[in-house]
Amino acid sequence: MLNTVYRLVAPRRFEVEFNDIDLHAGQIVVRPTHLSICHADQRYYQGVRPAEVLKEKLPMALIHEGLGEVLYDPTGTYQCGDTVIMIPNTPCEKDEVIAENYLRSSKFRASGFDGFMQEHVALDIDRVVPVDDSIDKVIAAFTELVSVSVHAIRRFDSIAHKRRKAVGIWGDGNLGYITAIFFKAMFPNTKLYILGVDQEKLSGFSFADDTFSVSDIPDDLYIDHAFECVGGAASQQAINQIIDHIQPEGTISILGVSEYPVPINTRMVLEKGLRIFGSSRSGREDFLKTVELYKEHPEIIGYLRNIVGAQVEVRSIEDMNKAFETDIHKSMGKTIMLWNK
Ligand SMILES: NC(=O)C1=CN([C@@H]2O[C@H](COP(=O)(O)OP(=O)(O)OC[C@H]3O[C@@H](n4cnc5c(N)ncnc54)[C@H](OP(=O)(O)O)[C@@H]3O)[C@@H](O)[C@H]2O)C=CC1
Ligand SMILES: O=C(CO)[C@H](O)[C@H](O)COP(=O)(O)O
Ligand SMILES: [Zn+2]
Repeated sequence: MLNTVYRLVAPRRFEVEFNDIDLHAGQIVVRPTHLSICHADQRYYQGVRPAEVLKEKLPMALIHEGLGEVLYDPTGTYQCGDTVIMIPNTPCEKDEVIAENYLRSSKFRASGFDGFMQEHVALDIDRVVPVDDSIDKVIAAFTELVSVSVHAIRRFDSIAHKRRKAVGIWGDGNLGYITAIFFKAMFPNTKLYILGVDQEKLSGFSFADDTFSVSDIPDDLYIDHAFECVGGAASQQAINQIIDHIQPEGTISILGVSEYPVPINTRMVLEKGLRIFGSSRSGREDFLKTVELYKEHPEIIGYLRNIVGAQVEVRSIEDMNKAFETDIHKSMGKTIMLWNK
């Protein structure tokens, strides 16, 4: 089946290309309808990754957060028109120790493997999960980002020691907000503190036990464990503040993406015997757990609605640029492309 792919060929430049979808390959074919822009997409769109990386990755269709309608399913699992969330991580092997999103052999949409900015997307049947039509599609569109938080919290639960009186999340943006919502739902008896830079954003964390500006953290604030949801150059300050305010033997989950190595106070990491682990992306199990949590905690959908930002109808390449430029200038929230309109 002839398919249209919209690839980023250079920073800020999308071009139409065509490929063929083999309807006898046993894959499900999805028609994307709601796509959500991630920081990672912006790093390619703005060309802020190193030149050699851009050379290696582009041309490439962007976007790895999205949902769509089933167009064709040779397996008979779904009906035509069913709404499914698309899973960007695409493993080619299984490992009993290493999770699918950490296998170096896995491909990841919009990171060297065409993302969802296509007329249709062909996926293996286990690369989609069903989502109830009762969940607003502009919210379900960024379930991948939510699944990253759920994945990190699940790993925290298996790695961190059992004392969980107080946890700190650094980062008052989308990832910090989503991680905070799900952490509070999964660990309601733990004191949850949010540390960020913008008072207006911090005021949105009404469900947290307290919020602090990173420029004014009380000296006597101590946490048992922490999540870093900042990334970029700012993650150095965030991680080192965590090291200062975490109790010995605490666990630090690092989620922020920084292009260059980040200097951290390793002497104190040793003195406090800290556990530091990285979390990146997510796997099918995390998507299934996320959709399950949507159902178990319907109030979460209400909170997630707070970070739905601009919704941009996309009918042309010009609209694609408009969506990305709008996202760059947003104050906060997720920019959603209403796709295949
Ligand atoms: N591990 C993974 O799989 C994933 C990682 N990410 C990464 O996570 C990071 C955050 O993503 P996202 O939430 O979407 O980005 P946002 O920009 O929405 O959030 C980052 C927030 O951190 C704030 N901030 C800046 N400096 C500090 C500081 N020193 N301490 C605390 N907060 C600070 C920023 O404020 P301000 O804007 O005012 O600077 C901003 O509000 C990015 O690097 C992104 O690439 C995203 C998705 C998945
Ligand atoms: O956003 C993410 C997952 O949701 C990851 O940070 C992103 O996939 C990293 O990819 P790249 O190495 O291409 O920046
Ligand atoms: Zn992402």
